[in-house]
Amino acid sequence: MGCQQFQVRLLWIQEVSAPRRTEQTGGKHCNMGIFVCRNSLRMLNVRWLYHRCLSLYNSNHGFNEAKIKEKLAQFTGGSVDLSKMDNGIAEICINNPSRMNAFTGTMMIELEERISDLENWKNGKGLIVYGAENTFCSGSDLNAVKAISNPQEGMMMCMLMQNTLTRLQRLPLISVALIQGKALGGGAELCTACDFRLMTEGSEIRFVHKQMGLVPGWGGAARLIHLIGSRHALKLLSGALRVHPENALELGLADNILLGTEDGFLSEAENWIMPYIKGPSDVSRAVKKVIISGREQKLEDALRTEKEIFGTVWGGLANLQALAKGTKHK
Ligand SMILES: CC[C@@H](C(=O)O)C(=O)SCCNC(=O)CCNC(=O)[C@H](O)C(C)(C)COP(=O)(O)OP(=O)(O)OC[C@H]1O[C@@H](n2cnc3c(N)ncnc32)[C@H](O)[C@@H]1OP(=O)(O)O
Repeated sequence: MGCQQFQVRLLWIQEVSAPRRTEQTGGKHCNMGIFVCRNSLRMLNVRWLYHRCLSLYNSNHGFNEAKIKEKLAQFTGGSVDLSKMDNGIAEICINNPSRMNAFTGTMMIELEERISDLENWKNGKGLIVYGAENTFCSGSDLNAVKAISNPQEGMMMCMLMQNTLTRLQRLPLISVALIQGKALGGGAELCTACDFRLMTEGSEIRFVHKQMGLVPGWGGAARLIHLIGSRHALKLLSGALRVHPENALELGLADNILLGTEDGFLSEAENWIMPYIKGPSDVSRAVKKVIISGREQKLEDALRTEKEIFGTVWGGLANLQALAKGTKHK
């Protein structure tokens, strides 16, 4: 079939690891050409999912990543710090405490770089996102917001952050937002891009956008609806309501309230995530991938993706060891 180059669409570049090979560090082994014609896509057993180099937004959508990063680089301050541990858990710290961990322009750039790093961390199983000095994040740095308040640059920033938070959500790591203090505006949107939310007593999630004459722009509205349903999402957005831990639990927005231990909340969050990331990284990552595809694809496509992911672990080391041990699930 003659193929014309059509618009590059989002497609699943299946990570192909040689049969039964343990996780490789380094680059992906893609088994799929990037440019295929739309017609042949229907023929191919292709899974439409986001791949790192084919973002949600690209030049076809008028998105010029280099240009918006150049503009955002003018707004400095703070940092987004990543640490990766031997137990497969990474931690991202939104670190700008003098401004309640608001995202400066350089921090938006750094967040994208940290997500890229995690996309290539083959041993990764879990991720905890938290804010420095006992508060989560108060959204965009208002100084930066004022400077890019023109529609063109605002939309570019929006597309950059949507790309980044979508990639965060699609990491094959189980992610937790550890919410202490305030998660406001873009900070509330950031926490919805994680799989789970743990809140400390007295903390608050609040979509303040309407009070700013805005609506969420980093994807927080779409994700919130998936998390708590459109009725509750509409209340939180239209009322800019404060969501405290107990209410968040009731809504299904939060998964647990942390009471604090002498080791601190970060250690408590690590203990919380541990049972979900137990075992080999390839199996843990395969579990997250089947959830992503089930959440984002039509049923038939999700079933086919599940089959493909099943094929990467069936007869794998962990599977054979469990069979040899005669694992019982008491
Ligand atoms: C898509 C959404 C996205 C966007 O549109 O780009 C946004 O997120 S817009 C921003 C949304 N966030 C806010 O509007 C939060 C504004 N801040 C506050 O409401 C309050 O600061 C607070 C977070 C509730 C904390 O209040 P409080 O405990 O009283 O502390 P201060 O107000 O004194 O704050 C300390 C210090 O931090 C500065 N700060 C706080 N938030 C931001 C921010 N988002 N951008 C820049 N600076 C921020 C605040 O100005 C104080 O600094 P100083 O005045 O220099 O001490």
